[in-house]
Amino acid sequence: MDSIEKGFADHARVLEETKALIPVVREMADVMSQALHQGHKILICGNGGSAADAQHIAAEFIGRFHNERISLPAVALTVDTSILTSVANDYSYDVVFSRQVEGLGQEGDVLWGITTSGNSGNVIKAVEAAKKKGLKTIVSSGKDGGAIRGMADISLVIPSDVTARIQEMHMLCAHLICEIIDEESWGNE
Ligand SMILES: O=C(CO)[C@@H](O)[C@H](O)[C@H](O)[C@H](O)COP(=O)(O)O
Ligand SMILES: [Zn+2]
Repeated sequence: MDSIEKGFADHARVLEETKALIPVVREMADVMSQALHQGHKILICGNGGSAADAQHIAAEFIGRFHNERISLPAVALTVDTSILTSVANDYSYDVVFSRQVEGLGQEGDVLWGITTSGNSGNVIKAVEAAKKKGLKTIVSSGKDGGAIRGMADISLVIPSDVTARIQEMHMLCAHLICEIIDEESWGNE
């Protein structure tokens, strides 16, 4: 088997095993849907590929996923280079997301942290800051769940040790969550 065939095979195996987490994906969608219907927003963060995922997901909510509906409030905490560089420079890279949670987060909002290892300090601190401010917390992770395991209200721990395979499942689940929320009635709320 070459590396491409192995990649397909591994992806299929992880996909099959991730099906056991469908109830967790549903719970994530329910929590975010409820928060959005109550006028709250979603803050999303992660590093590297997961930063791209955070931006991708925020775009699905603010723009559109498939259906025509109102814009839903979601912010990727990974996009403002002035905030990221000043906070990292003046404080530490570990607080680039938590500082934004402190400034932007309000009780009832949802913080969605994405970290394949569960060990990224800035995502861990974002969850801690969110809990302190009364936000609901959701974490998408993998491997053994890492240091963030058990911290969030809901955790989606993908059963794989391979960062890329975990990220692929994260985005599949994120798209399905966007689809569930997209299909709800949003009227002119
Ligand atoms: O996209 C990839 C690997 O597929 C990388 O950019 C990866 O996201 C980075 O190494 C991240 O820093 C990993 O952080 P985390 O998922 O462990 O929180
Ligand atoms: Zn990647």
